[in-house]
Amino acid sequence: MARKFFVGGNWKCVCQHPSEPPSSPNGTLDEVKKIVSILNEAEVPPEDVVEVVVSPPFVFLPLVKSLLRSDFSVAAQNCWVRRGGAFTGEISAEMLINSNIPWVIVGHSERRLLLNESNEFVGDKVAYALLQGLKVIACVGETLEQRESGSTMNVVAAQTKAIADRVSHWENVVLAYEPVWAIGTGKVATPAQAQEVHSELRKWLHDNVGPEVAASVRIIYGGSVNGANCEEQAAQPDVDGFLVGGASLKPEFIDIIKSATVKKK
Ligand SMILES: O=C(CO)COP(=O)(O)O
Repeated sequence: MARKFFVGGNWKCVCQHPSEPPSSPNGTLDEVKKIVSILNEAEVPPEDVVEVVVSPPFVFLPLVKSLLRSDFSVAAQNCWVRRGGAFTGEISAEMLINSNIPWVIVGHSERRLLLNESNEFVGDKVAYALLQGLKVIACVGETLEQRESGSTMNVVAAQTKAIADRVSHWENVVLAYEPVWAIGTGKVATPAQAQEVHSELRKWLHDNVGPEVAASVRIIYGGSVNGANCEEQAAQPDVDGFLVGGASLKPEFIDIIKSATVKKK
């Protein structure tokens, strides 16, 4: 079964279009509207070739959802780990579902490292979000230190295991391999490095979850993806798309979406 190419745009906590002169520290409604209108006008491959999901900060989610073209979808950047309640500052999976937000990013390294989210916590969150009916972009990836000590596969396998231990249906999971050393650094993993981890992850899924899940789960790459390097990455057999940070706020995001057609060649 062919895996549909997936391109996610993670706007993080920055929403200013880089072509604009610096104004507010972290983006304004006007800038968000401008980014959406650029996306809306872009010519991209059809929905059966590429799935596009953008992930603005929470406060902009309803606006982006209401303005965005119907062939693109939206994701939250996080949700609470369990049922909502007295958890100041958190947004629950139920609230996202109730607001018709279909996707959520879980386990991004910025949350794992800066907010101390453990593998188990991330696994719990993936499981709860899926149970509520959300589709999940689950992130895994090693630090530079872990790569240099040769433990890349151990790290990403442990992160994936914590998810696999808690999840029995994978149809609504996209796995994002995001090496921490490549995020926001301009240091992109080589296509061979990305392919190596993706194929090892698929093998891990094959051996520990099952052959059907291994064959059907999309494993996307994230870490300094841009308009110039996306085609070569997309050509790798186990790279099923991208999770894009910085470049998702630039016009080159359209080129990244178009790299889906590399799979068709
Ligand atoms: O963290 C990322 C996407 O989630 C990647 O960020 P950059 O594309 O800015 O390196």
